[in-house]
Formats: sequence, C-alpha cells, structure tokens
Amino acid sequence: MEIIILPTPDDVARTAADAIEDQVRRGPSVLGLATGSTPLGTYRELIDRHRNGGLSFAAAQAFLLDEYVGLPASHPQSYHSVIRAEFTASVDFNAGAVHGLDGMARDPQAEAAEYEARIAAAGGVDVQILGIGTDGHVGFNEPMSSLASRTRIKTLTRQTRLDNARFFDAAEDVPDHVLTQGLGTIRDARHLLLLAMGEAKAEAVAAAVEGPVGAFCPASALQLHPHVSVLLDEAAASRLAHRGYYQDTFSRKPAWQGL
Ligand SMILES: N[C@@H]1[C@@H](O)[C@H](O)[C@@H](COP(=O)(O)O)O[C@@H]1O
Repeated sequence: MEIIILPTPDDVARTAADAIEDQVRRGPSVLGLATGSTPLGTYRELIDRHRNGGLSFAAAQAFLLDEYVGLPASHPQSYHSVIRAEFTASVDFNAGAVHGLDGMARDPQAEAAEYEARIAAAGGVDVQILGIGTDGHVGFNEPMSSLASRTRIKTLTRQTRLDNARFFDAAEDVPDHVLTQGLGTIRDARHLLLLAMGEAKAEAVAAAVEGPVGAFCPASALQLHPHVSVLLDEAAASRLAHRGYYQDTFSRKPAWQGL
C-alpha cells in the first residue's frame, strides 16, 4: 500500500484524476467508478481535463461498484443516475460503455453473476476508485462481508442508511438492500485508488490501513492487494499512528508516476 497524505481535498481529487488520466491516455481502459461524495472532486477534475485538456474517454469502459435494490435506473438517487449526472454524461464515453447493476432485476443473484461475467469479458478493471464508509465499508460491503466475496445482494447497516439519508427526502427512503461488487471482485482490479477526506473518515482509514486484516473492517482487505494507493487529506490521515513513516516513504510523488 502506498499512503499518500496531501494537504487538501482538492489535492486528493487532482492526484486521483492524474492516476485515471495516466491510465486512459495509455489506451483502451476499464475504469471502476464509485459513487458517494468522496470522488466528486475527482470527477469534476476529469470533466475539466476533458473539456480543456483533450482527455477522451471514447475508448474507455466503466463499471459501477454498487446499486440500490428497488430503485430503477431513472430514479435520481440510483447510482446509474448519480454517476451520469456527476461524471459520465459530461465526458465522451460511448453509449453502452458505462455499466451498472440493475437494482430492479427480478433475480438479483443472476444479475450479480452476469455483472461479474461482463467485467471479465471487458478484461477486468484497470483502475478502481473507492471511497470508504465510516464503518470501513467499501462498495457496499458492510462489516463481516467475506473478504473473498463476489458481486451479490447485501443488507445495509443502520449506520450506512443514516450516513446516506442526506441524499434522500427521508431516512426511511434509503433502500434496505443493495447489489455490490464483492471484496474479492474489487481486489481483482489491477490498481485500487482508495480516497478519503475529512475527520469523519479518520478512524475507518486507520483501521483499514494500520489495523489487522479482518472482516470487521472490510477496507482492511485491501492490504492483500498488490497495488493500492491510499490518497488522504490531512484530516482523514489524522488518526494514523505512523504518518511520519508514510510521508518519508511515499513523499508527494506516487509510484505510478515512476521513480
Ligand atoms: N456505496 C457507497 C460507497 O461506495 C462510498 O464509498 C461510501 C462513502 O460515501 P461518501 O463518499 O459519501 O462518504 O458509502 C456509500 O455508501
């Protein structure tokens, strides 16, 4: 894991955008996109580079991490709609190049299996953007998710439903169930970018990065991956015990930019 501590959330967004741009400019790429507030700055930065810097997504495909069960793709809070509104409609992905799980699928397990097959047929994910929940979830893999899990239906915890209530009219409107890529699925991506900003994420970040690997902190499963970049602002890094070590070791130049 490379732990990169940056002064501000904008620096996190720009550094994540650098990693995505680097990948996309190399040729046809498969991106893993997350929803939630955390990657919004990165998406804004990529939109800006598309409009003003010639960055094109025409040869790229994208796969979303997760989706609420029971929300049609047209619902404004479905992750299909959110990613379209926040990112993909503002750049030049080809029609059909952005894939998401169908929250209305009559057979969610079949939908999950088909999604895994679609990711595999695309050649796997090159760079996966991830946020982290306050309880250490990634995607919607809540505490005690199997570290080997594949895409499947999950029940949200009360804490996650409360955390996400801000996007809905009322807390009761947050769906109970979701479809999510599993921790095993996420770990198949070739480069993981875990982003966290703000004090509210500091405890989860410390558990994920410095705690033991265990199902109670799903993000700790990322320690088993060969190429993870953890991009943090100062506040999200504030509970790390070994900040000096990370700052000496990883400086301000991420390894993907070469030595
Ligand atoms: N399913 C999403 C995750 O993909 C996201 O990373 C996390 C953090 O959300 P936020 O970035 O809004 O803090 O929770 C949500 O529930």
